[in-house]
Amino acid sequence: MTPHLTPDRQLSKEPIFSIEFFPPKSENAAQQLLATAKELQSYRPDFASITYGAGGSTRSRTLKYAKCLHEDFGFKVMPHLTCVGHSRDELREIIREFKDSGLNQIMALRGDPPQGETDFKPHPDGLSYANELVRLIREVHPDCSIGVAGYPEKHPEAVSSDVDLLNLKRKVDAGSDFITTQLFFDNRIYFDFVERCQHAGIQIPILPGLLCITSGDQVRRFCALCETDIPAELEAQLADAGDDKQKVEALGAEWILRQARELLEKGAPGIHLYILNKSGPAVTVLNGLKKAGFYKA
Ligand SMILES: NC(=O)C1=CN([C@@H]2O[C@H](COP(=O)(O)OP(=O)(O)OC[C@H]3O[C@@H](n4cnc5c(N)ncnc54)[C@H](O)[C@@H]3O)[C@@H](O)[C@H]2O)C=CC1
Ligand SMILES: Nc1nc(=O)c2c([nH]1)NC[C@@H]1CN(c3ccc(C(=O)N[C@@H](CCC(=O)O)C(=O)O)cc3)CN21
Repeated sequence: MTPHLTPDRQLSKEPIFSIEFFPPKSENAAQQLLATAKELQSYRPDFASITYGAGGSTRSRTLKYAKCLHEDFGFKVMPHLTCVGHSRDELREIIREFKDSGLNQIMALRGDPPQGETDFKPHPDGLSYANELVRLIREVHPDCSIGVAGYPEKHPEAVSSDVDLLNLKRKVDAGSDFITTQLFFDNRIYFDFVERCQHAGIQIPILPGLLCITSGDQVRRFCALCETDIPAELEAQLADAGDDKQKVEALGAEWILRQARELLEKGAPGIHLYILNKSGPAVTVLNGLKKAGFYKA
C-alpha cells in the first residue's frame, strides 16, 4: 500500500502532498494547531502526520491530536510511533489503540534519545530498531500503511552511508510501504539518494521531506542535530535576514517552493512538509505549486 492518496488526486494522477504536525504542549500552541489545520483543510492533503516525542505524556497527546485531526478535520492521519521507553506489550497496545481509532497509517520510528541523553537505550523488553517496529505493526495491524524514515545525508549514528542504506533496506523488507526523507535543502542530495536506493533494490515511493523554515537559529540548531547541510546560498540569505521573522519565513518558503517544483518536475512522488504547526509557509508553497500546474485549483 502506498501512502493514502485522496481518491480524486489518485484519479487525476496528482503528486502526493502531506503535512506534519507536532502535538502542542500549551493552550496557545493548541490553538495554533487548530487554526493551521482549518486553514490547510481546503488544500486536501493526502495525509497529515503527527510526531511522537519521548516519554509517556506524548502517547496520549499524539493520540488526542491524531483523533482530533481525523475526526474534526477529516484528515487521513498518520501518527508517528517510536520505540523509546516502551516495552513490546506497550507498543502492541498503542498500535491497537491507533487501529481502534480508525488510524490506518503509522510512521514507524526508533525515535530520538530523550532530551539530555545522547545515546538511544532500548527498553529492557522493547525494540532496538525501526525494522523491528515495522514487523510488530504488521502483526498487530496488518492492513496498516507503514511509513519509515530515510536519510539522504546519512543518519548521524550510522558508520557509513552504505551501512545506513542496508538498514533502510531492512525496514523495507520488514514490510514498510513508503519512505519519508529527513529534511534536506539541496535536491541533488535527494536524487542521489533515490538512485542509491534503486541500486539497493528499494522500490517503494520515497517522499521528500521539506522543512518550513521559521527562524535562522532554529533551522541551524535542528540541522546540526540531524547533520543536514545548509547550502551556502541559503545560509547567506538567512544571515542577511537576521532576526526579521517575516523575511526569514518568506525566503524559507521561496526556497522550499523552488525545491518542491524541481522535485516534482523530475519525478518525485510528491512532497511532505514539516510545517511545525504553522500554515503560512505551506500556503505559499502550495499556491506556488498550483500556479505551476502540479495541483488543481
Ligand atoms: N519524529 C520524526 O518525525 C522523525 C524522527 N526521526 C528520528 O530519527 C532517528 C532514527 O529513527 P529511525 O530512522 O526510525 O531509526 P532506525 O532504527 O531506522 O535507525 C537508527 C540507526 O540505527 C541504524 N540501524 C537501523 N536498523 C538497524 C539494525 N537492524 N541493526 C543495526 N543498526 C541498525 C541506522 O543505520 C541508524 O543509524 C530517531 O532519532 C527518530 O525519531 C527521523 C525522522 C522523522
Ligand atoms: N531526528 C529527527 N527527529 C525528529 O523529531 C524529526 C526529524 N529528525 N526529521 C523530520 C522531522 C522534522 N521535525 C522537526 C523539525 C524541526 C523542529 C524545530 O526546529 N523545532 C523548533 C521549535 C519549533 C517551533 O515551536 O516552532 C526548535 O527550536 O527546536 C522540530 C521538529 C521532527 N522530525
